[in-house]
Formats: sequence, structure tokens, C-alpha cells
Amino acid sequence: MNKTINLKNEIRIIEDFPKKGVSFKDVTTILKNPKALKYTIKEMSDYIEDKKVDVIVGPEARGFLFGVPIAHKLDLGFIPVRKLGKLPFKTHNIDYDLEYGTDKLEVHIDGIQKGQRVAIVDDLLATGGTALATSRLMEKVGGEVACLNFVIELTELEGRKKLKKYDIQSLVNYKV
Ligand SMILES: O=P(O)(O)OC[C@H]1O[C@H](OP(=O)(O)OP(=O)(O)O)[C@H](O)[C@@H]1O
Ligand SMILES: Nc1ncnc2[nH]cnc12
Repeated sequence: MNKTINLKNEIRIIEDFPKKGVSFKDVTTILKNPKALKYTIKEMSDYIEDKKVDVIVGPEARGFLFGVPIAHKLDLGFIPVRKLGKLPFKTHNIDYDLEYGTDKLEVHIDGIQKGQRVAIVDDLLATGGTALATSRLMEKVGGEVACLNFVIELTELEGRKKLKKYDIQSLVNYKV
């Protein structure tokens, strides 16, 4: 049954959101469709299962939506990476580039144990800034990035160029 799904048909495109010129890929239409959701979680979990991963990591906010069910399916824990000031306990942080200026991503100091292999899960790879910062944060705290897993990749934004040293999975590609 899973094999009959064409995931692209389950992603809603909204032009000019959140600003003119952006073709927004809306994954809420995957989340509300049980077959599409099951297919997505299975495909990503199957990939991660072979990589000897100890923990699933997901950047705020849409990384949580896919990261937690994948962690549950693989009997692993989930560690959130959040924007500055959102995590309640002590944190390690890293700077990352935004369109204008920089921001910080944080993880709890007891989130990742030294030597743990992590899979970083997010809904979408665009410029790769979020994935690169999350990967560097994992390495800074002693983790090893086993793979990066995305539902969607926007190929013309060339996120992969920033992430050459990592093993990357994406289920669906668009140019932008
Ligand atoms: O490859 P990049 O250029 O870094 O873009 C991809 C990131 O952008 C989106 O998150 P966003 O920062 O909009 O946060 P949100 O999930 O909290 O809306 C998306 O969910 C990825 O995390
Ligand atoms: N085009 C896009 N659609 C959805 N999320 C995004 N994050 C960065 N670019 C995006």
C-alpha cells in the first residue's frame, strides 16, 4: 500500500508565502493524511535504521514533527535543537546565518552524550544553513553526525554544497 503513494501529490504549494517570490512547501497536508504520514515516517526510518544511530535530533519547529515519530518507530530518543532562549535548562549553542544577520541554535548540555551517533531530521533542505549549524552543534558537543534526513530538498538552493561531508537523504525534490 505504501508503494502507491506519490509524496509530491501530498505537499501543498503556496506561492508568495511568507513573502513575495517564495514558493512555500506546506507539509501540513502530509501530516493530516494517514497514508502519506505513514509512508514518510517509514521511508525515513528505513534509511536511518541502517546507520547505527543512537539518537534522533530535530531542529525547531518542523524537525520536531517528523523527528519524534521516527525516534518512536526506531525505539530511540529525540533531542530538540531550538532557537535561542527557548530551552529551559543549560545549553550549548552555535551561530547560524539568516538572510539578514545571524541567530543561535541551542541544545541542552545533557542532550547528546560524547560519541553518540545522531540522525538530524527536518522537513526541508533549502540553503542548508539550519542543517549545517545543527550538524556543527552536534559535533561541538561530541556527537557524530551519521546522516541528515529531509522530506523535501530544494535543489537549486544548493544546500548539499554546504553539507558535502554528510550522508543526506531527501524524499522529494523541487528546484526552488
Ligand atoms: O536550509 P535552510 O535555508 O536553513 O532552510 C530550511 C529550514 O527552514 C525552515 O525552518 P524555519 O527556520 O523557517 O523555522 P520553523 O520550522 O520554526 O518555521 C525549515 O523547516 C528548515 O528548518
Ligand atoms: N520554500 C520553503 N518552503 C517551506 N519551508 C521553507 N524553508 C525554507 N524555504 C522553504
